[in-house]
Amino acid sequence: MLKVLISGCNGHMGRVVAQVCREAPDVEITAGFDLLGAENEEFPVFSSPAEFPGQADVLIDFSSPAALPGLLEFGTARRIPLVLATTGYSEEQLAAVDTAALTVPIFRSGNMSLGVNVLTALVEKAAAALGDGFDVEIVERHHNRKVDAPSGTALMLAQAAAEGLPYSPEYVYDRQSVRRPRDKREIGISSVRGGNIVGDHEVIFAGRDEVIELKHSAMSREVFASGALRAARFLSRAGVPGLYSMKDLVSQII
Ligand SMILES: NC(=O)C1=CN([C@@H]2O[C@H](COP(=O)(O)OP(=O)(O)OC[C@H]3O[C@@H](n4cnc5c(N)ncnc54)[C@H](OP(=O)(O)O)[C@@H]3O)[C@@H](O)[C@H]2O)C=CC1
Ligand SMILES: O=C(O)C1=N[C@H](C(=O)O)C[C@H](O)C1
Repeated sequence: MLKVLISGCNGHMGRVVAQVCREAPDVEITAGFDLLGAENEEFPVFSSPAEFPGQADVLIDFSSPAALPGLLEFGTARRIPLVLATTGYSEEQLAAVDTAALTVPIFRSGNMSLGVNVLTALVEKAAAALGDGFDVEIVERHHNRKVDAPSGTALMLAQAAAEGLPYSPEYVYDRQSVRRPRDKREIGISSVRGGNIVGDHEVIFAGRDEVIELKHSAMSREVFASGALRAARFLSRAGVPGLYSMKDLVSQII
């Protein structure tokens, strides 16, 4: 049995992760963490990882960047691998994740769905094939509760395009403040927030007289939760410290 801890277990994603774990015959939920720790009929919920007295095989986190220091301390001290799916980390927090990954296996991705990770590979290929003849723009759409912008996925897609392009691009988030024609070396990133949109990402390659659009739409949160559980199984098998991403997982699947 894979013994899983769920961080952010009372949230929208945490609840779907618990459901996906419940349906998996090889998985057992050991405990949950959330700001409001509470007894839950199925597993104990602690208000911080430090309060958890037991052991587990892996932790899956969909919560908030504010939870990161406690999770890294917990993972490194107890040698529990971490699947970090939360988005909106600062540069300093990303550096702290890199450091912790020297001690414990960590899997981090701004999007745990298989589809977006295939899209990421396609974007890199398209950018390399189209070169500097096409302008790259990214549009992401999410529900009205989302705190961070741009989305973690939009940043992943921008990075994938940058890896394919023959130049080092500058990301432009706010065209209102840019009073000049579009520079060739820009990647524009636009965010839309509304209703209960689960998550849409569109990468537009606009050239002279032709436009290519690559798009992914998530229809439910299950795609992220299932991907996170797949990452958790991968991490528990990996055994050695390191920073892993969907690239490592997708390369095993496709
Ligand atoms: N990588 C991926 O594939 C995906 C990533 N995400 C990311 O996951 C995160 C959570 O999303 P979502 O479930 O929609 O958000 P929710 O707000 O619904 O859930 C977050 C949960 O985490 C709790 N929480 C907040 N701060 C802390 C903390 N410091 N310690 C422990 N728990 C905390 C919240 O408690 P309270 O409500 O009391 O504040 C809440 O229960 C976001 O960063 C989102 O971008 C989402 C979907 C897919
Ligand atoms: O907050 C969300 O909901 C989502 N966040 C992730 C992101 O920031 O890209 C992934 C997904 O699109 C849903």
